[in-house]
Amino acid sequence: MKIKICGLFREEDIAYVNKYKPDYIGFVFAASKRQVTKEKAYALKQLLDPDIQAVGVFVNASMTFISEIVQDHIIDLIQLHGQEDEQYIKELKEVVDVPIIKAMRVGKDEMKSYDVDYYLLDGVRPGSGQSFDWSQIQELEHPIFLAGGISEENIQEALKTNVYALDLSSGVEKQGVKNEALIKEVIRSVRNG
Ligand SMILES: O=C(O)c1ccccc1NCC(=O)[C@H](O)[C@H](O)COP(=O)(O)O
Repeated sequence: MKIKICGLFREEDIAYVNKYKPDYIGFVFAASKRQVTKEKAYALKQLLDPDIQAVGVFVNASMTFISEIVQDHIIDLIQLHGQEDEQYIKELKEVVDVPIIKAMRVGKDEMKSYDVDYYLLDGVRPGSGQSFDWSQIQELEHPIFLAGGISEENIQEALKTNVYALDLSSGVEKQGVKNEALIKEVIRSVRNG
């Protein structure tokens, strides 16, 4: 199973992931305590191990903004975490050529089919550390990132869901910032299966 560590915004965060090597990291460009500017993300991307894929997290962002970030090679995948619909996705695919992850809040969003590469199933408050009932995970037509409240405490249960990837943010933070020991531990758990 793959692992994504989301919401990096400090140079230390990049040093931690370069050391323990998750498959993906996330830069949040939406309003959030973890929000990064394009300039900050560019600087952090220069420090990131090129084997780690960078995902840009957007909420109802302008396509011009997203495509500038893709063109500047700041991100390798786009994560749409708002109310982007089929038409938005169709138009976005005309201006960018990187994989797209469509996030859906389980219990809040309609579970629709989208012409994307991956789905991300999240709790109702993204980035809050709040989980949903994982027994509701269904087989979908695209690989699934599972997000929302995953931490070292429930990662063994999360591994049993057999999704494509686990996505963690709050669960690897202490006092609002990423914690090296927690990142090391969850990546070890995923690598050991
Ligand atoms: O992380 C945020 O602050 C955020 C804000 C707005 C939209 C999406 C956001 N995060 C997206 C993610 O992929 C999170 O990693 C995911 O929701 C899991 O978060 P957590 O429950 O804290 O592990």
